[in-house]
Amino acid sequence: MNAEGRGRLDRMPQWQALARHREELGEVHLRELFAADPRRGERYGVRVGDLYLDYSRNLVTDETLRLLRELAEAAGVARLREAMFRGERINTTEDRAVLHTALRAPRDAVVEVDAGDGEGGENVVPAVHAVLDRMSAFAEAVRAGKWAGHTGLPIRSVVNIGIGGSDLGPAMAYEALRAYTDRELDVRFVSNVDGADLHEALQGLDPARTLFVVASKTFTTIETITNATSARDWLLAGLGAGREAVAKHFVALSTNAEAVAEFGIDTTNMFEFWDWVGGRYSYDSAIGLSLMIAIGPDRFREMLDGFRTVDEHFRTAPPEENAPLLLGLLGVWYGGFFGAQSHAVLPYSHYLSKFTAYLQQLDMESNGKSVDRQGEPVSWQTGPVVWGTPGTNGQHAYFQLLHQGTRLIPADLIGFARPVAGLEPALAAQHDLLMANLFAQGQALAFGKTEEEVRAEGVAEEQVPHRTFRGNRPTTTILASELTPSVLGQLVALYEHKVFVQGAVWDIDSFDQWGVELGKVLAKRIEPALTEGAEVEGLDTSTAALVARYRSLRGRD
Ligand SMILES: O=P(O)(O)OC[C@H]1O[C@H](O)[C@H](O)[C@@H](O)[C@@H]1O
Repeated sequence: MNAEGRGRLDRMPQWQALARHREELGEVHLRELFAADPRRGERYGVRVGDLYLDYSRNLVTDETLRLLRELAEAAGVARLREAMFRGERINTTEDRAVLHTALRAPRDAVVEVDAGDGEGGENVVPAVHAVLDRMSAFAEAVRAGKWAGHTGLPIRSVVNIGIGGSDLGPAMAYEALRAYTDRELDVRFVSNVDGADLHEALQGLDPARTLFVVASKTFTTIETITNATSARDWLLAGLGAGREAVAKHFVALSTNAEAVAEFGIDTTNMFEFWDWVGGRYSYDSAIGLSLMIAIGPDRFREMLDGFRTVDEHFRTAPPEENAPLLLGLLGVWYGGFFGAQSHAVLPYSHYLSKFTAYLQQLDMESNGKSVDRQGEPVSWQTGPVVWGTPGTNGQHAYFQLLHQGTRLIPADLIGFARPVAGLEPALAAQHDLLMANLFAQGQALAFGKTEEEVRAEGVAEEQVPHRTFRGNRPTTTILASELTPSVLGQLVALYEHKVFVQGAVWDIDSFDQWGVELGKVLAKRIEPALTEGAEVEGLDTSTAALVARYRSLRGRD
């Protein structure tokens, strides 16, 4: 038994019941499941906010769903969910609360964070709104051209410098909400320590009119600090000014005031957040400042309302209608009992071109773990490889494998009833064709095309196997009215809580990320070997040979 009062997943009777059920189901085909229940398409649907989820094309029956819900109950998903919302320190390996849901709590809400001293915690909501208000005032000033740079000219370009959670969220949402952005403002994102990233981002920018937003929870991330230092050099050289110019051109988004001050950014130009916000859960905190400058505070708050709609649903909807619970359990089912290694997220929206990349961090950094909360190795699959690109592009690239390959790859198809507002009528008219593709793909993946159907088309016998589609490839369709700020918030919160549910069932800590540390430490050790030819103790022969070859190619040896 662990702290949640549950046993190991693989020994739970509910898990074993699912294993038996999986055997009984055998190779059942979605064609049979649909034939057996003429109402399946409507019955297997759930609504949350403006989102409608059709999960009928999953390899599940009423019995499967019942057993999965029983597993969730026995695994203590609801208990852990309450502990999260209540501010308990459920991130045990870092001894932190997990309170990103407080970032979208209404002004009058009370959310107390567990201070870890056994005393009642502090209500974090006033601080959340104080920062949101400061961000709003700053964003308005920049948008209105009232925030002047060192030479008195108004800011017209914003460069967000951050990586991981300090980049992917705001960059994804900026793309997603392009239609809502102020087109007069040029907003760019730099993340990679490859100098080419900053080099390209600075092209055509006027230092006198450029604002750098340095986003880093820890303010120690080497990529971000390196890029921010280079950006500062570029700014000061361009302006021909001294350090005093930094104040008007640099703001920081961080939890670490000391490091911000040390970098030379005035902490009055720092927007704060807290250690109970994980990096990959942070874009609705101060980390969203560049986005807020682009779309304006009102739209940003609409987005937060969207998040909150799904938070409330997740907390209160009964298990049968609980969308994040359902999505999470479907993934548990495929990973645990079908050996599915990956999960495709395929948004039929050009604006969601960075959505899957964002979800990669959210999902894979959260649930890419192989020991349980007690530190024992798991014997069950945890987080899948998450991948995908917008439809219809993927159809002309890798969908061949989805349709006829040997692997089972569950996929989410995400689409919108209306095109984004503001498209020229002729371009908006293309929307039906886009959505026809989404619906067609879900249909083809589920039902395929039988040999008989292929033969009936007069196809030569030797061609029949090549043209047959086995089908039975599961998809969940998420259909929303339109990609608005609120709907984006709803979508992100849906996936946040899906990831939570899976981590809870798998009994892993979804909120730490120790797996990224080793590479960082080694890179720091190896760098002097590249630059100065320094001896690095204990280098393996492969790395040593590569380092030597690198130095010789650079003409350093
Ligand atoms: O915001 P920062 O402290 O700069 O961290 C940026 C990113 O780097 C780390 O390596 C973590 O793996 C991420 O979770 C984090 O989002």
